[in-house]
Amino acid sequence: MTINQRTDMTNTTATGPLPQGHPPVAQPKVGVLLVNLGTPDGTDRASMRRYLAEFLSDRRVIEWPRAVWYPVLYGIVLNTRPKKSGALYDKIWNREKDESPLRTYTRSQGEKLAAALAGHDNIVVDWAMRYGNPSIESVLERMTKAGCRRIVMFPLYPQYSATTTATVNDKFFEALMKMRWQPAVRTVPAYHDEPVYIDALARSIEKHLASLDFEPEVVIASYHGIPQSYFKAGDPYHCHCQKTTRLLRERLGWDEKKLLTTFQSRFGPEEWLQPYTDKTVERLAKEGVKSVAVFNPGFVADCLETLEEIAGEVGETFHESGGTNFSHIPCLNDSEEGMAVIEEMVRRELGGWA
Ligand SMILES: C=CC1=C(C)c2cc3[nH]c(cc4nc(cc5[nH]c(cc1n2)c(C)c5CCC(=O)O)C(CCC(=O)O)=C4C)c(C)c3C=C
Ligand SMILES: [Fe+2]
Ligand SMILES: [Fe+2]
Repeated sequence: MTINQRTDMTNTTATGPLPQGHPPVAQPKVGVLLVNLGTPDGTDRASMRRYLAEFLSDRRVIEWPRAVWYPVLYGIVLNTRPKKSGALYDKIWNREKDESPLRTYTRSQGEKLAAALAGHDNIVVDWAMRYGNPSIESVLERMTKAGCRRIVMFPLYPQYSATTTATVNDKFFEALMKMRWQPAVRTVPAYHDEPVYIDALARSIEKHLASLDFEPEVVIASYHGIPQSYFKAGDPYHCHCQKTTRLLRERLGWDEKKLLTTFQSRFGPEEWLQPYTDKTVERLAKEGVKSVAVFNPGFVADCLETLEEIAGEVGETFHESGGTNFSHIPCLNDSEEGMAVIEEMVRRELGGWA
């Protein structure tokens, strides 16, 4: 769906009426395109396979040589994972809208941003996914047809990684490569240390903790992992995550024992960034920690990795290892705090354009 889209055409140019047979020209507008990771269209095997095939064929995500990776991907992963992952998506699926929570939240973020920018009548806000639907290419086409001659594209990842931010940028520029009349573009950078983001996280954590009937002894900032080898090759993601947690500690007045950094969602046999979230929670419970809260600063919206893996599996691990109270703190999603971050980052990049 396109938000705030106005397709009104003009029949004049700066020098007068359009000549006979001239292609229609839309009123010039500024587009804002929010892009998140992506999600399957359904939890059935075919939808899951299509989604995982696109995701896991991305060279930014799996850097192994294709001659080594494709036999594993097509011979093993795509024959086993679609069923397994489909069952996990089933647990968190938004049945009312028949879509994953990630898509529901991304749409809502787009709608709320459009409402916040409604004072500018030449701004079009839309949203897309790096993998699956709606694709970046299809939305970009719709935006340029609506007259967007300038586009701010926002990869929705607070911490930069080649596996996320860069691949969104790649896909966006790949779509631009096919266009005869390209818009001028800007991309929103990572914002892991922006005061508005740190403050939003702090406020949402404080709000959530105030609603609990226990006080966690330890709070864990759990980020999606990446392979260690990508970090060693120069991906700044690990440093961005560490900085977010440090700034948050300072903002909340907590020490290093109260707020930990961990990494979740390992995939494949390689070593990933450590410490791992599941192992940390297990260790804490075994050491006698009874109450823990976990939040996911690197995820702009709740999704499989936060709702199923953390709120579900990691919570179970904590209880099975002897813990008593476990709480998952929701992502910023489309909350007031979350929208304040998205809006400020977008307004900054719109400078001089709107
Ligand atoms: C080598 C594989 C993967 C890397 C590297 C990776 C990095 C990475 N991913 C996110 C955010 C999300 N990942 C999500 C799902 C997901 N991730 C991988 C693999 C890698 N991710 C897979 C195979 C999946 C699919 C689910 C599954 O089968 O387990 C999601 C959730 C999408 C949803 O619809 O809910 C998000 C979000 C980040 C931030 C990141 C690196 C920094
Ligand atoms: Fe992932
Ligand atoms: Fe680092």
